[in-house]
Amino acid sequence: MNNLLLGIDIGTSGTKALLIDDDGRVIGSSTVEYPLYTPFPSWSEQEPEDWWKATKEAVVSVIDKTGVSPKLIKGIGLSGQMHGSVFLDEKGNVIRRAILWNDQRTAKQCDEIVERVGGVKRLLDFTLNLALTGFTAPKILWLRENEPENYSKVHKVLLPKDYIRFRLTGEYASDVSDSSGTLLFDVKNRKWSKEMLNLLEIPEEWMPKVYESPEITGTLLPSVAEELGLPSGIPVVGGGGDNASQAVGSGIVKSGILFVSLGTSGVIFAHLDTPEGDPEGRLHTFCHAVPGKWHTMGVMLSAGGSFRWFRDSFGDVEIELSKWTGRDPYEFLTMEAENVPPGSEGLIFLPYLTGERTPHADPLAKGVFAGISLRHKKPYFVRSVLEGVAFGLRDSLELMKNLGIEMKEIRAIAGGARSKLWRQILADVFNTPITTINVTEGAAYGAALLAGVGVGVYKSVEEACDRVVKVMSLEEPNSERAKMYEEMYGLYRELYPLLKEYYRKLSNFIDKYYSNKK
Ligand SMILES: Nc1ncnc2c1ncn2[C@@H]1O[C@H](COP(=O)(O)OP(=O)(O)O)[C@@H](O)[C@H]1O
Ligand SMILES: O=C(CO)[C@@H](O)[C@H](O)COP(=O)(O)O
Repeated sequence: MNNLLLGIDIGTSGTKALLIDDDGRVIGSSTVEYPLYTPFPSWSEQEPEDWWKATKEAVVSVIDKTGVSPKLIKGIGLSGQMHGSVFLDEKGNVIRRAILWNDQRTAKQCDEIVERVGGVKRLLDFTLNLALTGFTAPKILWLRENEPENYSKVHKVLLPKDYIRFRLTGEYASDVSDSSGTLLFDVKNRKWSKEMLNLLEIPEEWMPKVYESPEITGTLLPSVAEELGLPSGIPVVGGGGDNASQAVGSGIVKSGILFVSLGTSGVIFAHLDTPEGDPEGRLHTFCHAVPGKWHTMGVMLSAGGSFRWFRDSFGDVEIELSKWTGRDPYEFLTMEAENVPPGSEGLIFLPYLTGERTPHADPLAKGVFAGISLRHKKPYFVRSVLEGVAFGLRDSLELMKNLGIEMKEIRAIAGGARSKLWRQILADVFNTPITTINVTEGAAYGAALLAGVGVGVYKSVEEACDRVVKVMSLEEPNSERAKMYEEMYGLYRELYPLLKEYYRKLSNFIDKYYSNKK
């Protein structure tokens, strides 16, 4: 057998370990899930120890399942949910649960950052990005203000996948793509921003050493190797934030091809040759996992997450059916929605279940079904969720169009891309062809390719993608439906401004009666 590469993705729902060979063939994968904690409304936390346990379990299980010889594994690549803060003490122990990318507690700290930095323009000059509640820097300020005892113990701040790197290799290291989402990174020059760290009074020593994504950051510790049944000394490369890694895994390493991701979050992602993204920061501009390149992306917080919420809240019958048939409950839900007329007879869903990032940057926004009538039975609500998410993603696409970003093809990736109906809705709402690719393993696959570049299996990230990523299916837009959706998108766009002030009042009400938050 050929050399093998191991990709590990620390996702929000679980950790995936994936083995590929040097021709990019998937040998096997294993996913282990873990809980997400919401101790107060709008908070979102996970236990880093759960990620570590899941990583070990997933790696052991994929080796077991595939029966491969661990000696063939030549490199390990890491990817993970971005922005989350893992606070470590002097001994490398976790101080408190990690605060995640979709946590909304830091609105006050975001305002404080803008003030300390001297306005939005300077913040954009330093980081190319806005202060958003999900990013890492406001979480550090939140800890300082709300949990001073924990803050006083902090020695290092790591991103989720970098905590796993620390456990695997003993190294404090990160990569440029993931570090870009901290708001402490000089994205243009690919290094920590001394200005930001000084202005926010965060010690630079707290930050890990930063590498380009394919660079080797350390090697597997002998004790860990023994526990996992792997040879010690396997190189671990920088890897990337899950979006940059997914981009590598789906061939988005040059201009003209974008991806739309339907994971828990929803993302529209485009490659950039230069760090010239959205001058107003409504789209993020981050370093790419391709050395010397950048990318821009719009992120909605609850894309697949909205559908999962619907399944978990109203999908009892479908969940039961799936137990009997072995089929996915989402398949039953989408099957019912296929018979609903496009546009769900005017039922519009605002997918802001956990607030929204692009384009509103509003942690207080909430989900809405607008236009319910007696005719709207459950399948209408399913379709409306799929359509509402597509409209939310179209907002990011419009921002990219306005920046003149070339879009010849949009590749659908992540869990929701399994649904042909959802892909067709995207094609119609975007009025652009939507393709799928041969590999559906997403970020873990990209991380494995980055490992391959790092250990010399591939000459470059571009060469790896050319060799392994192939287009599989194509959904063309239907002109009549596209016309109807164009009009409906206009109606969708009208809703948020109508509700913006209301969301503030609602938030005060929720704080008063249902929240115990600090
Ligand atoms: N068969 C399916 N049809 C439609 N949507 C699906 C299907 N399977 C999964 N999904 C969607 O994909 C999401 C999970 O995607 P995934 O890429 O695993 O997300 P993450 O790693 O961000 O949690 C689910 O929340 C759901 O919305
Ligand atoms: O916040 C972002 C990107 O800026 C999210 O994309 C997270 O990185 C996690 O997303 P999932 O892959 O878990 O949906």
